[in-house]
Amino acid sequence: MAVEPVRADRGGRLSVVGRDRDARRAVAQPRAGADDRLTPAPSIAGVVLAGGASSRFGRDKAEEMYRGCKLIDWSIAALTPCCAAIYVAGRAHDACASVPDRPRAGLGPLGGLAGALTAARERGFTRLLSLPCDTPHLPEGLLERLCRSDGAAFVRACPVIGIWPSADADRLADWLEKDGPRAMRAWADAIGAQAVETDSPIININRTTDFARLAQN
Ligand SMILES: Nc1nc2c(ncn2[C@@H]2O[C@H](COP(=O)(O)OP(=O)(O)OP(=O)(O)O)[C@@H](O)[C@H]2O)c(=O)[nH]1
Repeated sequence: MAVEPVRADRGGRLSVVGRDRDARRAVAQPRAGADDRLTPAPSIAGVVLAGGASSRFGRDKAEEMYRGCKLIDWSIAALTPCCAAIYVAGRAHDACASVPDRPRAGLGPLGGLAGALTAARERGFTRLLSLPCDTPHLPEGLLERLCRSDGAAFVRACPVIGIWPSADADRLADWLEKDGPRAMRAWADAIGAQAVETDSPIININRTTDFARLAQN
């Protein structure tokens, strides 16, 4: 029987139960000092943007196993300590609610963000923390810093990682409907989001060879 790497308990909290004990330990580790740890903020939801074509990777990278867990489940595990609910945009997932892209599929990560912002707003979450499905290791404390920022903020080195006001859901869907730029950075600039710097690099798995870069870090 297949092992489910991420499971939700009755309260909707997720835990990683993959086969690789190191991987379980890695995702269970607090990403900042004990005093910096967050309990999930009731106002913040999370989304894993996971609807891309993986054309450089050559097969569906979100489902790729890395140290006993699917790549997408590393992102879900990273969001879990900070978020009161977690959505997956662009695919179905056993443990998380799936949300459709807005205004339609195929517009890139911003379409997933617009869909998830809409779902978050409808459930009363004021902000949405976004991650791609391909960054299994994040700099320590990065998501906590985003959660502590005011309003909108994004990671300069990887703008798919950010925190966004759900009140902008319709504005973003309109922007995409009217053929606005589809780059996350363009949207971040349009709404005056604060750029957050990182000390260590963020490694995206875009190609199968990128796993070797993770091993070096
Ligand atoms: N929901 C949603 N997510 C997307 C979409 N396009 C890309 N993403 C996600 O956004 C993140 C960054 O995208 P890329 O790294 O370019 O991923 P990709 O488009 O699958 O990869 P390439 O085809 O190689 O460019 C990844 O987590 C993707 O899964 C989309 O149209 N909808």
